[in-house]
Amino acid sequence: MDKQDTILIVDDNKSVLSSLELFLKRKIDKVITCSNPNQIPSLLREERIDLVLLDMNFTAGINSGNEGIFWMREILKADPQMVVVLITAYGDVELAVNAMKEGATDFVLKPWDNQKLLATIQSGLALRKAKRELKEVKQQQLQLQQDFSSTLGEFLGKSPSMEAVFKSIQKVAKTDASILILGENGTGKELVAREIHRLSDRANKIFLSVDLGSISETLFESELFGHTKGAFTDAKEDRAGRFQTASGGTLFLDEIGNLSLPMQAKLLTAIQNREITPLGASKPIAVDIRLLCATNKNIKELVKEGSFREDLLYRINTIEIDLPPLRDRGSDILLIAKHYLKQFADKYDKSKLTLSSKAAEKILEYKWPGNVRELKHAMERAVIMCEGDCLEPEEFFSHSSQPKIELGSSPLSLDDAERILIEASIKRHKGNISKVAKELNIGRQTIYRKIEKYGL
Ligand SMILES: Nc1ncnc2c1ncn2[C@@H]1O[C@H](COP(=O)(O)OP(=O)(O)OP(=O)(O)O)[C@@H](O)[C@H]1O
Repeated sequence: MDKQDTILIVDDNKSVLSSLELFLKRKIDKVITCSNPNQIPSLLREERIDLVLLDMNFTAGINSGNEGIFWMREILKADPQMVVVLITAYGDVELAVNAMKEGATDFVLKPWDNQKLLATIQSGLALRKAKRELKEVKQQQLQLQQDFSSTLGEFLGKSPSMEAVFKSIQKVAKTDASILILGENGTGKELVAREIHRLSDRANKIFLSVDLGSISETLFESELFGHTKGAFTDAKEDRAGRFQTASGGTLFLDEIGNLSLPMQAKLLTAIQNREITPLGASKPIAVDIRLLCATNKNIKELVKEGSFREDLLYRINTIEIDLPPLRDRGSDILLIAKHYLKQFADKYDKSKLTLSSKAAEKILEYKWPGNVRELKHAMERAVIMCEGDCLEPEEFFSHSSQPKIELGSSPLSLDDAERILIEASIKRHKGNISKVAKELNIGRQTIYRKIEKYGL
């Protein structure tokens, strides 16, 4: 059910209070009045108030405005997200402006104009709604993230190169330094980012992962920095961008090497100033984020070519963590393979499954171009397909010999058509999965699943 808007009006002048109530009762769902500010704390506890319309001066004869400021601070202490609109006499404008610096949302001058007052209250209520939604989204994200972390499982590796990675993570986690994580597709870059966040002082705050490779040029600003209602045709209401949602926590920008130069310029401004301006907004908003970025590209090469800004690179790579490809991790390959064998054997009720020594040999020899992601999917597929108690090499390495089918030859199943489209797109984009995902308008993870399914 939609929540009703509730406002609280606090003024010790009873005639002001009743005329405000009379007018606003017809326009707002619920209006509560109070002439004694000492009741504010209990009203805030008992009612679900969205906005407080607060008089600046309470005690007759004293016009310092300090009473209003005092109560405004108390309200914001009890609920930092509360929208407080001050109601004040002409002479108090400077005071009201100072109060706004302390957290009041707006002020209205006495004698007030009913329509202006209503407009102020309505935009205050819209702000309250946006603040509440943002808080809810953050809570949901936190919950999802906790659920995700508990299912994420272990980050495995005993090889010297992975030991060095774990050591770097330990060293940098507690700092707020920007980290650039480098490595081929599927080497575990997101896992590194999540691990840094988990070990950081922001662990109880949000971790927000953004796949920059799948955000189009036109949506880039509104996705990252948000927009106000009406900023463009489809902007039906205010929306917070990823930077604002991640504020207080960690923002992980994946595939940063795929950004165009104009997008890089916009990102640089946000990172440099630690503030963003939503599309259509007039004022910037400060954001407090720990920035982690990742790419599978050779970013220094991109800088040399002129397709990645050097100043942006310096902002994001205070520290670099380089993940080695799986093929260079020696016996880690088997360690990870056995880990996933057990995990999927349990999942699919085949707990007796073992790995034959031939299969282990082949797994060690193979180059795993899709790295850990490919190995993990290969184990899952093998566990599902295996009919005996022992996994043999055929279960891993025979699936890619699917017959070649071309569009136009018949008959053609939906799966065949899908496979041909994905294969062609991968070729067209020279293996850049983000571009494939964008072109076919499906998520990157789905593309990876299809690649596995069709053995591409
Ligand atoms: N060392 C590891 N131990 C166990 N599982 C791992 C390890 N590294 C990666 N994985 C698993 O492999 C999969 C891919 O990892 P992840 O998404 O972190 O890679 P990535 O480098 O960010 O990929 P991409 O470049 O495509 O964004 C995940 O399911 C992850 O849990």
